Formats: sequence, structure tokens, C-alpha cells
Amino acid sequence: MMIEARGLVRTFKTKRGSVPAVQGVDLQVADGEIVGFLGPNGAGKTTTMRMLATLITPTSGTATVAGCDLAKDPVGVRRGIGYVPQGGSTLPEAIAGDEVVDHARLYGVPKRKAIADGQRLFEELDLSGLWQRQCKTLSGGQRRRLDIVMGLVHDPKLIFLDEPTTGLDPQARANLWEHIRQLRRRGATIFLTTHYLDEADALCDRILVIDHGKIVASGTPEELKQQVSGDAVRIDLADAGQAPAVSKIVQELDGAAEIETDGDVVGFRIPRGGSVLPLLLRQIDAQGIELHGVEVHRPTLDDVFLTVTGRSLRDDSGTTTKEEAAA
Ligand SMILES: Nc1ncnc2c1ncn2[C@@H]1O[C@H](COP(=O)(O)OP(=O)(O)OP(=O)(O)O)[C@@H](O)[C@H]1O
Repeated sequence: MMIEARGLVRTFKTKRGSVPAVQGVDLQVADGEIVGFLGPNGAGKTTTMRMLATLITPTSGTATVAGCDLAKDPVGVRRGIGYVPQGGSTLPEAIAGDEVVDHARLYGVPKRKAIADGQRLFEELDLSGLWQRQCKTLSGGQRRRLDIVMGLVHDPKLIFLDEPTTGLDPQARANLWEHIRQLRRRGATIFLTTHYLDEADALCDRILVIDHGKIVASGTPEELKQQVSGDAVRIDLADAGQAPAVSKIVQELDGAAEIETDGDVVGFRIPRGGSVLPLLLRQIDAQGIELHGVEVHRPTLDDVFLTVTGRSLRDDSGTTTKEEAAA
């Protein structure tokens, strides 16, 4: 296991009382996995990640990260990981290439290798020609990609990325996804937070959903979607008068739920919708009922989120204001 955490808790003390940011998180990340950490604003994603990256200490709980105990050997943990924070880590006045080389040298990478690896990453992340630029003159997207180079240049085996693609245009996002997949092919493990469901779906082997400081769902994107309520099936009838007969056929199907009729449309949910279609269509046909069409919609990760938390992932309610810890 690259990450194994048990009962992680972090409470922030503020002037207005204590904030239970993370309330008992257990998680495991296997070597070579890309794991996405999903949840609404304020759910506890960054706080969990910062604990695992040794940047803040847990109020309670234990973890092994990159082979080292978080509490007993934080230096060992740091050596094995790369961490790309949400806000970035470059100084505005510094020269981009210098920042990268300095960062790598902190991790003991020899200067020549730091320059060669840094410049290769600049090429790969579309930053060619910007090695000598002052960080403050880079665009938002370029700075984001520079942050990512910093997190990768010492070739860590475990990489934490906090919202890596926020602020990137679609092309740059797609490039970064490809780069993340490439890192995994080279043997790295990636743990990332994201607000983008399509990103988690396309990129991650496994997804953890956190809400109010607790993990509320975990699995592969497919497993999570199956777990919801099955696929949505919509049958368009040629004649609305046949709807009761079709509804009756649907009721007989194993696992059919939420059966609803609206004029000439009969809709329902069922696990593995595609595989029940042949039987359904044969039965409809046997009764001489004519159809205009049938559609099957797989659930999206947003449906998953809605089911497990009762809200949409993009719903910002429940966010509390960040305050510096008073103690
Ligand atoms: N230093 C701090 N002092 C006080 N409260 C904090 C501090 N850092 C985080 N919190 C609170 O802890 C909770 C979890 O915050 P966290 O940043 O981990 O959420 P998140 O899931 O990463 O959110 P986002 O998607 O907005 O980045 C929030 O209620 C936040 O206001």
C-alpha cells in the first residue's frame, strides 16, 4: 500500500469555536493507482491531503505514506512524495527554471539532472521557452503547470495534486491528464482532488467521496455508478394508450424501480439496463405494441454524489469561512 490511513481526524480551533474539518477518515491507496478525492467545497479534501503530506499534524489517527510512518518518520514521508498545492508554490519574482532546479536540489537531485529533468518536463507540459521567465509574468495556466513541474521534478513515487486542472483550458487539462497517466505508467501513484466529475471519471482508477469530513463512498467510477440506482431507461411509445401495458411489463422486470409514465413515455431505473433490453423488447413486441424508440442512460458521477449526499457536487452550501487557526 502506498497510503494507509486510519481514523484521521483534524479539528481546527478558531475564535468562533472548533471546526471539525476531517472526522475519522480511513483510506487505502495501492501502488500505481490514480485515486481521485471528490467532494464539495469545505468537505475536508485539502485538510486530509495536507495531513498525508506532513504539512499539518492530525488531531488523531495514524497513517503510513510512501512506506513511512506519518508521525514517526515525517522526513521519510516527505522524501517519497511530491505535493502540488492549490495555490501554487512559486515566488513571483523568481525565475521559473531556477525555482524548479532549487526545488529538485532540496531533494538531493544533482544540478545537471535537475536542469535536464526540469527542461524535459517544461517540454512535456507545454512550457517550452519559459525557463528564463519571471514567475509573475506567466499566465494563470502556465503558472499552474509550473507548480506541477515542481511537484514532479524530483521523481517522487507518490504525487499529491490538489485540484491540478482548476484554471486550465480544455486542451491543457487533456494534456495534463495524459501526463498523469504517463506518470502512472512509469510506476508513480497519484492522489488528486478535483471538482470535475468528468475528470475523476476519465482519469481515476478509484474514487473516494468525502462529505462533512467523512468518506461517504468509494469504488471505481463504474462501481459507484452501478451502486446508485441503475441505468435510466426511457421507452417512447407510438400510442400513449399502450403505456399501462408497457408499465405492467416493466414491473415484472427484476430490479426495475422508479417506474413512471408521462403521456407516451414510460421511464424506469434498472441495474445493467442494456442487458435487460432484449427481453423487454421481445415482450413488448409479443403484445404487438409499437415503439418510437428506447434510450438507456448510464448514471453519472453527479447522480452518485446526489444519492450519497443528497446534494449536487456543485452545490456550495455547507461551506464555512476559512479562518486561521487561533491555537
Ligand atoms: N486553517 C484553518 N482554520 C480553520 N478552519 C479551517 C482551516 N483549514 C480548513 N478549515 C475548514 O475545514 C473545513 C475543510 O476544509 P478543506 O479546505 O479541507 O475543504 P476542501 O474539501 O478542500 O474544500 P475546497 O474544495 O473548497 O478546497 C472547512 O470548513 C474549512 O473552512
